[in-house]
Amino acid sequence: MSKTLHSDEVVSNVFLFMIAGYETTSTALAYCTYILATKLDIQDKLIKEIHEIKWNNYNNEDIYDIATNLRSLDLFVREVLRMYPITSKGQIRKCNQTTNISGYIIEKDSIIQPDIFSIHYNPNLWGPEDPNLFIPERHEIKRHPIAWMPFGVGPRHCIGMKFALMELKMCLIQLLRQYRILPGDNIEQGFKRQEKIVIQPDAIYVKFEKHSI
Ligand code: HEM
Repeated sequence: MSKTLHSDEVVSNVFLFMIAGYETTSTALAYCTYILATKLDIQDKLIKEIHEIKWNNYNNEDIYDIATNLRSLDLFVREVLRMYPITSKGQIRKCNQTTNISGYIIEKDSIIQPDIFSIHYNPNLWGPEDPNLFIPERHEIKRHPIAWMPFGVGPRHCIGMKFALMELKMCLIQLLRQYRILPGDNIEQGFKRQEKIVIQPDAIYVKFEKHSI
Protein backbone atom coordinates (compact mmCIF):
# COMPACT_ATOMS: atom_id res chain seq x y z
CA MET A 1 0.00 0.00 0.00
CA SER A 2 1.30 3.47 -0.90
CA LYS A 3 2.43 5.64 2.03
CA THR A 4 1.52 8.78 0.12
CA LEU A 5 -1.97 10.21 0.07
CA HIS A 6 -3.25 10.94 -3.45
CA SER A 7 -5.12 14.16 -4.09
CA ASP A 8 -8.50 12.35 -4.39
CA GLU A 9 -7.85 10.76 -0.95
CA VAL A 10 -6.97 14.16 0.53
CA VAL A 11 -10.11 15.73 -0.95
CA SER A 12 -12.40 12.91 0.25
CA ASN A 13 -10.88 13.05 3.75
CA VAL A 14 -11.27 16.82 3.93
CA PHE A 15 -14.89 16.37 2.82
CA LEU A 16 -15.45 13.70 5.51
CA PHE A 17 -13.96 15.95 8.20
CA MET A 18 -16.21 18.81 7.13
CA ILE A 19 -19.34 16.63 7.27
CA ALA A 20 -18.34 14.68 10.38
CA GLY A 21 -16.90 17.63 12.24
CA TYR A 22 -19.36 20.45 11.73
CA GLU A 23 -22.99 19.31 11.69
CA THR A 24 -22.40 16.86 14.55
CA THR A 25 -21.09 19.33 17.12
CA SER A 26 -23.47 22.13 16.19
CA THR A 27 -26.45 19.75 16.48
CA ALA A 28 -25.20 18.54 19.87
CA LEU A 29 -24.97 22.18 20.98
CA ALA A 30 -28.59 22.73 19.93
CA TYR A 31 -29.68 19.81 22.15
CA CYS A 32 -27.56 21.26 25.00
CA THR A 33 -29.34 24.61 24.76
CA TYR A 34 -32.73 22.85 24.80
CA ILE A 35 -31.90 21.08 28.07
CA LEU A 36 -30.41 24.24 29.60
CA ALA A 37 -33.51 26.29 28.72
CA THR A 38 -35.93 23.70 30.05
CA LYS A 39 -33.97 22.66 33.17
CA LEU A 40 -32.93 25.89 34.81
CA ASP A 41 -31.77 24.16 38.00
CA ILE A 42 -29.21 22.22 35.96
CA GLN A 43 -28.20 25.40 34.12
CA ASP A 44 -27.71 27.24 37.44
CA LYS A 45 -25.44 24.45 38.66
CA LEU A 46 -23.28 24.75 35.52
CA ILE A 47 -23.19 28.57 35.71
CA LYS A 48 -22.04 28.34 39.34
CA GLU A 49 -19.31 25.83 38.46
CA ILE A 50 -18.12 27.98 35.53
CA HIS A 51 -18.24 31.27 37.45
CA GLU A 52 -16.10 29.84 40.27
CA ILE A 53 -13.11 29.75 37.88
CA LYS A 54 -11.06 32.93 37.36
CA TRP A 55 -10.68 32.26 33.63
CA ASN A 56 -8.66 35.40 32.91
CA ASN A 57 -5.89 34.19 35.24
CA TYR A 58 -5.06 31.15 33.09
CA ASN A 59 -3.28 30.51 29.81
CA ASN A 60 -4.79 28.38 27.02
CA GLU A 61 -3.16 25.12 28.14
CA ASP A 62 -4.48 25.52 31.69
CA ILE A 63 -7.92 26.40 30.32
CA TYR A 64 -7.94 23.14 28.32
CA ASP A 65 -7.28 21.13 31.50
CA ILE A 66 -9.75 23.08 33.61
CA ALA A 67 -12.52 22.84 31.01
CA THR A 68 -11.96 19.08 30.59
CA ASN A 69 -12.22 18.53 34.32
CA LEU A 70 -15.32 20.58 35.14
CA ARG A 71 -17.31 17.77 36.74
CA SER A 72 -20.89 18.97 36.29
CA LEU A 73 -20.25 20.14 32.73
CA ASP A 74 -18.75 16.78 31.79
CA LEU A 75 -21.71 14.84 33.25
CA PHE A 76 -24.10 17.25 31.51
CA VAL A 77 -22.54 16.78 28.05
CA ARG A 78 -22.47 13.00 28.49
CA GLU A 79 -26.14 12.91 29.43
CA VAL A 80 -27.10 15.13 26.46
CA LEU A 81 -25.29 12.75 24.09
CA ARG A 82 -26.94 9.72 25.75
CA MET A 83 -30.46 11.09 25.34
CA TYR A 84 -29.81 12.77 22.00
CA PRO A 85 -27.31 10.68 20.04
CA ILE A 86 -26.27 12.51 16.88
CA THR A 87 -25.96 9.55 14.53
CA SER A 88 -26.83 5.88 14.31
CA LYS A 89 -26.33 5.30 10.58
CA GLY A 90 -22.76 6.52 11.05
CA GLN A 91 -21.94 3.34 12.99
CA ILE A 92 -22.72 0.78 10.28
CA ARG A 93 -20.34 -2.16 9.78
CA LYS A 94 -20.07 -4.78 7.03
CA CYS A 95 -19.35 -8.34 8.18
CA ASN A 96 -16.28 -9.66 6.31
CA GLN A 97 -16.65 -13.29 7.37
CA THR A 98 -19.58 -15.37 8.57
CA THR A 99 -19.54 -15.17 12.35
CA ASN A 100 -21.43 -16.71 15.26
CA ILE A 101 -22.12 -14.25 18.06
CA SER A 102 -23.92 -15.75 21.06
CA GLY A 103 -25.77 -18.20 18.79
CA TYR A 104 -26.68 -15.60 16.15
CA ILE A 105 -25.17 -16.33 12.74
CA ILE A 106 -24.05 -13.13 10.99
CA GLU A 107 -23.56 -13.95 7.30
CA LYS A 108 -20.57 -12.58 5.37
CA ASP A 109 -21.40 -9.23 3.71
CA SER A 110 -24.30 -8.54 6.12
CA ILE A 111 -24.68 -4.89 7.08
CA ILE A 112 -24.96 -4.37 10.84
CA GLN A 113 -26.21 -1.19 12.48
CA PRO A 114 -26.46 -0.91 16.27
CA ASP A 115 -29.78 0.38 17.56
CA ILE A 116 -28.29 3.21 19.58
CA PHE A 117 -31.61 4.33 21.07
CA SER A 118 -32.33 0.87 22.49
CA ILE A 119 -28.87 0.90 24.06
CA HIS A 120 -28.97 4.47 25.39
CA TYR A 121 -32.48 4.04 26.84
CA ASN A 122 -32.04 0.50 28.19
CA PRO A 123 -33.03 0.49 31.90
CA ASN A 124 -30.75 -2.51 32.57
CA LEU A 125 -27.77 -0.47 31.34
CA TRP A 126 -28.83 2.94 32.67
CA GLY A 127 -31.09 2.32 35.69
CA PRO A 128 -32.19 2.37 38.41
CA GLU A 129 -33.45 5.85 37.44
CA ASP A 130 -35.78 6.01 34.44
CA PRO A 131 -33.59 6.40 31.28
CA ASN A 132 -36.21 8.80 29.88
CA LEU A 133 -35.23 11.34 32.55
CA PHE A 134 -32.31 13.73 32.15
CA ILE A 135 -30.06 12.88 35.12
CA PRO A 136 -26.38 13.76 34.53
CA GLU A 137 -25.30 12.05 37.77
CA ARG A 138 -26.15 8.64 36.30
CA HIS A 139 -22.75 8.88 34.55
CA GLU A 140 -20.99 8.82 37.93
CA ILE A 141 -21.80 5.11 38.14
CA LYS A 142 -19.54 2.72 36.21
CA ARG A 143 -21.60 1.32 33.32
CA HIS A 144 -21.10 -1.36 30.67
CA PRO A 145 -18.13 -0.27 28.49
CA ILE A 146 -20.35 0.26 25.44
CA ALA A 147 -23.54 1.42 27.16
CA TRP A 148 -22.61 4.95 25.98
CA MET A 149 -21.70 5.02 22.32
CA PRO A 150 -22.52 8.40 20.73
CA PHE A 151 -19.05 8.33 19.13
CA GLY A 152 -19.17 4.67 18.13
CA VAL A 153 -16.83 2.01 19.48
CA GLY A 154 -13.79 0.07 18.35
CA PRO A 155 -10.82 1.00 16.19
CA ARG A 156 -12.96 3.09 13.78
CA HIS A 157 -14.76 5.09 16.47
CA CYS A 158 -14.98 8.87 15.99
CA ILE A 159 -11.49 10.24 15.49
CA GLY A 160 -12.76 13.70 16.52
CA MET A 161 -14.26 12.62 19.86
CA LYS A 162 -11.86 14.43 22.19
CA PHE A 163 -11.88 17.50 20.00
CA ALA A 164 -15.71 17.47 19.83
CA LEU A 165 -16.09 17.14 23.62
CA MET A 166 -13.65 20.02 24.14
CA GLU A 167 -15.37 22.15 21.49
CA LEU A 168 -18.77 21.53 23.10
CA LYS A 169 -17.46 22.36 26.56
CA MET A 170 -15.64 25.52 25.46
CA CYS A 171 -18.74 26.78 23.61
CA LEU A 172 -20.94 26.10 26.64
CA ILE A 173 -18.44 27.79 28.96
CA GLN A 174 -18.31 30.89 26.76
CA LEU A 175 -22.11 30.98 26.47
CA LEU A 176 -22.83 30.46 30.15
CA ARG A 177 -20.14 32.92 31.28
CA GLN A 178 -22.10 35.65 29.52
CA TYR A 179 -25.69 34.51 29.17
CA ARG A 180 -28.52 32.69 30.83
CA ILE A 181 -30.41 30.53 28.31
CA LEU A 182 -34.18 30.81 28.62
CA PRO A 183 -37.06 29.00 26.95
CA GLY A 184 -38.22 30.52 23.67
CA ASP A 185 -41.79 30.53 22.43
CA ASN A 186 -43.48 27.12 22.26
CA ILE A 187 -40.44 25.30 23.65
CA GLU A 188 -42.74 23.23 25.86
CA GLN A 189 -44.05 21.55 22.70
CA GLY A 190 -40.65 19.93 22.32
CA PHE A 191 -39.30 19.05 18.89
CA LYS A 192 -39.32 16.27 16.33
CA ARG A 193 -36.10 14.46 15.42
CA GLN A 194 -35.22 13.00 12.06
CA GLU A 195 -32.06 11.38 10.76
CA LYS A 196 -30.60 13.09 7.70
CA ILE A 197 -26.82 13.42 7.80
CA VAL A 198 -27.23 13.56 11.57
CA ILE A 199 -30.24 13.04 13.87
CA GLN A 200 -31.38 16.60 14.12
CA PRO A 201 -34.28 18.47 15.75
CA ASP A 202 -36.67 20.34 13.44
CA ALA A 203 -36.36 23.51 15.57
CA ILE A 204 -35.34 24.56 19.07
CA TYR A 205 -36.28 28.04 20.25
CA VAL A 206 -34.30 29.58 23.09
CA LYS A 207 -33.59 33.12 24.30
CA PHE A 208 -30.34 34.54 25.61
CA GLU A 209 -30.31 36.93 28.57
CA LYS A 210 -27.02 38.66 29.35
CA HIS A 211 -25.84 38.26 32.97
CA SER A 212 -26.06 41.55 34.84
CA ILE A 213 -22.61 41.12 36.48
C1 HEM B 1 -20.70 15.62 19.00
C2 HEM B 1 -19.88 15.49 17.98
C3 HEM B 1 -19.61 14.22 17.24
C4 HEM B 1 -20.27 13.02 17.27
C5 HEM B 1 -21.48 12.63 18.12
C6 HEM B 1 -19.57 12.13 16.36
C7 HEM B 1 -19.93 10.82 16.13
C8 HEM B 1 -19.27 9.98 15.24
C9 HEM B 1 -19.64 8.61 15.02
C10 HEM B 1 -20.78 7.86 15.68
C11 HEM B 1 -18.77 8.11 14.09
C12 HEM B 1 -18.74 6.67 13.52
C13 HEM B 1 -17.94 5.81 14.48
C14 HEM B 1 -18.03 4.34 14.19
O1 HEM B 1 -18.24 3.94 13.03
O2 HEM B 1 -17.86 3.54 15.15
C15 HEM B 1 -17.84 9.17 13.74
C16 HEM B 1 -16.81 9.05 12.84
C17 HEM B 1 -15.96 10.07 12.49
N1 HEM B 1 -15.91 11.32 13.03
FE1 HEM B 1 -17.16 12.04 14.48
N2 HEM B 1 -18.53 12.81 15.79
C18 HEM B 1 -18.50 14.09 16.30
C19 HEM B 1 -17.60 15.08 16.01
C20 HEM B 1 -16.55 14.96 15.14
C21 HEM B 1 -15.56 15.98 14.87
C22 HEM B 1 -15.54 17.35 15.55
C23 HEM B 1 -14.72 15.48 13.92
C24 HEM B 1 -13.50 16.10 13.26
C25 HEM B 1 -12.95 17.21 13.64
C26 HEM B 1 -15.16 14.15 13.59
C27 HEM B 1 -14.56 13.34 12.67
C28 HEM B 1 -14.94 12.04 12.41
C29 HEM B 1 -14.29 11.20 11.41
C30 HEM B 1 -13.14 11.61 10.49
C31 HEM B 1 -14.93 9.97 11.46
C32 HEM B 1 -14.62 8.72 10.63
C33 HEM B 1 -13.62 7.88 11.40
C34 HEM B 1 -13.25 6.60 10.65
O3 HEM B 1 -13.96 6.17 9.75
O4 HEM B 1 -12.23 5.99 11.02
N3 HEM B 1 -16.26 13.86 14.36
N4 HEM B 1 -18.16 10.29 14.46
